[in-house]
Amino acid sequence: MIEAVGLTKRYGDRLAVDQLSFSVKAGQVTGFLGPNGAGKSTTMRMILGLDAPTSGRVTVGGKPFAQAAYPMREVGALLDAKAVHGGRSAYNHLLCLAQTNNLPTRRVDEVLELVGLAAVAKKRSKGFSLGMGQRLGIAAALLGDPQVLMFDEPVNGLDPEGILWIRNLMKALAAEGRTVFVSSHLMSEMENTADHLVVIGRGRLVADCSVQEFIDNNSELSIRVKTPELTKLNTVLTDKGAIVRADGDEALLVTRLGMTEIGDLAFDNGIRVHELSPIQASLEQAFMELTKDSVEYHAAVPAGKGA
Ligand SMILES: Nc1ncnc2c1ncn2[C@@H]1O[C@H](COP(=O)(O)OP(=O)(O)OP(=O)(O)O)[C@@H](O)[C@H]1O
Repeated sequence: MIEAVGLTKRYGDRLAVDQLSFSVKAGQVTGFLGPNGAGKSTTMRMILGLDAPTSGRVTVGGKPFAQAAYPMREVGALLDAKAVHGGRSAYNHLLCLAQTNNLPTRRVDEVLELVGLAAVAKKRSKGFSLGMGQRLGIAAALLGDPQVLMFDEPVNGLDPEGILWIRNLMKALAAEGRTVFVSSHLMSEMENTADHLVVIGRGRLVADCSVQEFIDNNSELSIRVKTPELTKLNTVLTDKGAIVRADGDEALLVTRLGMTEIGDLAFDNGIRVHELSPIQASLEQAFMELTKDSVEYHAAVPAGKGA
């Protein structure tokens, strides 16, 4: 288990992480979400003792990770998959890590097999594709058979097959009872992988809940109504307090009124309805809504495309 209490990191006048408190439990995948620059990598580096907090503390299994007697047996981390000596083969890279960390040599073959790199184990990692590099980084993280695993943006730049592989691996590791903490700036990725979410924006905690709670709390249900009498229905629904938006030329998107009420109101007013369907806002939309005030860099809207 990872536990952060009042964790804070200041770089000069920039507050990268601001009073962050959360815990990451074993046996589930916890997604660590935030827009670019939210403070995810900084937090992960503090968990690993690579950066010292300005204030607050973070422990892994009850103690600061810097005090771990056998670090690779306790936490496996993939922070930067490119941090590999390109001239070495995958096998030698892992062997070197195993030997310097007192890990049995047989683990090298085991993890190479596990990540699907056994066939290219003797090739120099310099020629590896991005996906192979990620797999090698993950092999290194798994080398010490640790109970806690941390992955910083592991699917960045991967193809769909690579993404699926990492997703299934993380789930399998959590199912074995391990603590799996994975950062991403893409909610759509976490939606399919994580059980629990820790969401931050500008270094601050924005949400700490299960994926389902996040959906329930943040995505508003709207109803799509298709009708040939748009204007009439719009007036009727707005009079009853609904928020109504046009959805193309034939339909309305309605919030604040349920499907039954909308159907009944249309019937009572003699308005023909051709479709009535619930639309759940995607988790991505909910995440963007929640963190919109905390995005560090907003892209400029091209002239003429603004609201
Ligand atoms: N070594 C540093 N010196 C100064 N500022 C830093 C340093 N490292 C990070 N920052 C700043 O701290 C903030 C948080 O950065 P961090 O890399 O932790 O965010 P992130 O959520 O991981 O972002 P991304 O998704 O872009 O990787 C940013 O404003 C960043 O510019």
